[in-house]
Amino acid sequence: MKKRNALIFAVGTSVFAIALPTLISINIASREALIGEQNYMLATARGLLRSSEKAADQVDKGFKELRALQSVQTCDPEQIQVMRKIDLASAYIQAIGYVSGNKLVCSSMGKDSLDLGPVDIVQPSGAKLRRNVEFDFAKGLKFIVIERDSFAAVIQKDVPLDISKDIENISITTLSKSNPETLTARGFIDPKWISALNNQQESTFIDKGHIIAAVSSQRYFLGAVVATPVTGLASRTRAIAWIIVPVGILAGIILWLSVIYFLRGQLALPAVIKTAIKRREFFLTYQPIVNLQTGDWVGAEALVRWKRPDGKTMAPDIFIPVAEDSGLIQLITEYIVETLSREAIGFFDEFPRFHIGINLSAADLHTPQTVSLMRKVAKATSAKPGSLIVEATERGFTDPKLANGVISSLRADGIQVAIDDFGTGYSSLSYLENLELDYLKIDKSFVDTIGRDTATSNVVTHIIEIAKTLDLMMVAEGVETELQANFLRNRGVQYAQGWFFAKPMLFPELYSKLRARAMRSYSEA
Ligand SMILES: Nc1nc2c(ncn2[C@@H]2O[C@@H]3COP(=O)(O)O[C@H]4[C@@H](O)[C@H](n5cnc6c(=O)[nH]c(N)nc65)O[C@@H]4COP(=O)(O)O[C@H]3[C@H]2O)c(=O)[nH]1
Repeated sequence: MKKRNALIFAVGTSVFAIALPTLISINIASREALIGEQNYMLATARGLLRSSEKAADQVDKGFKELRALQSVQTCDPEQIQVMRKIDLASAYIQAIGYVSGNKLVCSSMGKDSLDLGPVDIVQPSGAKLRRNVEFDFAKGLKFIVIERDSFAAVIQKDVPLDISKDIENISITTLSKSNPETLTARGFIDPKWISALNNQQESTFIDKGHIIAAVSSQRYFLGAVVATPVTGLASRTRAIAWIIVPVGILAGIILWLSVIYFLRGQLALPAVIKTAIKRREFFLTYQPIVNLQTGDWVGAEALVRWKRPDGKTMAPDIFIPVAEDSGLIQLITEYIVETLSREAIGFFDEFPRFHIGINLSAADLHTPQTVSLMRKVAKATSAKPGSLIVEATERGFTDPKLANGVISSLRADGIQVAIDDFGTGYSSLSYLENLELDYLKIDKSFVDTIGRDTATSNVVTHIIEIAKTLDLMMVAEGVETELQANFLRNRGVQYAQGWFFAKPMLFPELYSKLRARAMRSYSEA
């Protein structure tokens, strides 16, 4: 990575790394606050409904006890005595008595007749409700009267709301679901919110700047709705943000420091590569290439390896691009060619039909120095025509004029040319037609799709067709299974390399294995 790009990248990622987690954490904080507020409202509504259901339970129980007194005359002392007991035992019932028309004829308060006024709501269960009854003996207070089978219970309107009397800033209501009318209420409640209970047992939503929770009873025709202004959310968000935002910022800083650490490594890498060249930390491995028809080893690809002084190895996929970007790749190519010249002195005299492939980068293809370098290695290894192959990726041909000059000279010297990682760049048929090539290497990423049902499974077949059209020999890379090998062989691919056949190995191992194979075929002949 170039220094300027790295700096732009560092500044960009720093801003991004701090801002993004901060924004995300603010977003999380406000979402958490909303969820928290909705849960709180729901809990309040449930509590309110529970208290209304308790009142309804006590009324039901009282009515049952009165109905059970069948032998007793209406309003006789024994019945009034039972009414008093029910009244005393209940925290919700203010009075319970006998009704005739709109009058409470007698009750737990005695034999005085009390006027109840007309019925407001008749529930499907048969219960009749009066919502705002006033009595002379309790001026200023309003009561709900529940009537069933000629008995009536009087409940003070605010009693079910008591559970939430300490909660500020919340509007609450209990209601009759059968005919959505408010039974008890405190604060602002939009009657439309009550209809949210239509079919659901519970619901939370936001409307008119309020967070609303509505719950419905399973046992009675009762419901409860509570609402609070959304403005209360800001303080809850702030409280959560105090916890979450610092965590987000910390995560951002850690991310940012990791990016800086990575970049420092990247920026320092060219200097380390230079030192590694001087200290001769690079070495070569050779991966055999097999003839798919005969199984013979026909060649090998030289692959560079870097063993760091700490014993760790670094993959070429990491340091080769850095060497290319920092102008060090030619030093590495030189190093590789020298290593091969040293390791394989006179090699092709012994194995004249074998070939060795060397990877070249774009910069190598753009300088005539590469030609003299290759002549040196050809001489040292006693190369015959076709013994050495240079492998270049599509990026190597971005300046075709320069590259073609070097390629023509190499081919004139009997060195063949392979296009590597074919299909991963921007190659087009017309561009390939204008290059002097001998081999096309099918990239591992396409070989991997063989036998799999992926979007790119057909690409390998198209690449094979292109190679045949251009009359190029093919080498499939990264063959790992028999299925892949059979597929490629059946479609006319001549050569392959991959772990299915052999992994990259050091030169002495390659040499001894080649000798053993030669001996075997000599003795079989
Ligand atoms: N998973 C798997 N991998 C397999 C299999 N068969 C071969 N490979 C790996 O596939 C890569 C093939 O090399 P490449 O396509 O030329 O790709 C090479 C080449 O582009 C570059 N490179 C390696 N050595 C040199 C070099 O000396 N000079 C230059 N300029 N580039 C090199 O680095 C790339 C990566 O090289 P490596 O890490 O050695 O990785 C090698 C090889 O070890 C297999 O069956 N399974």
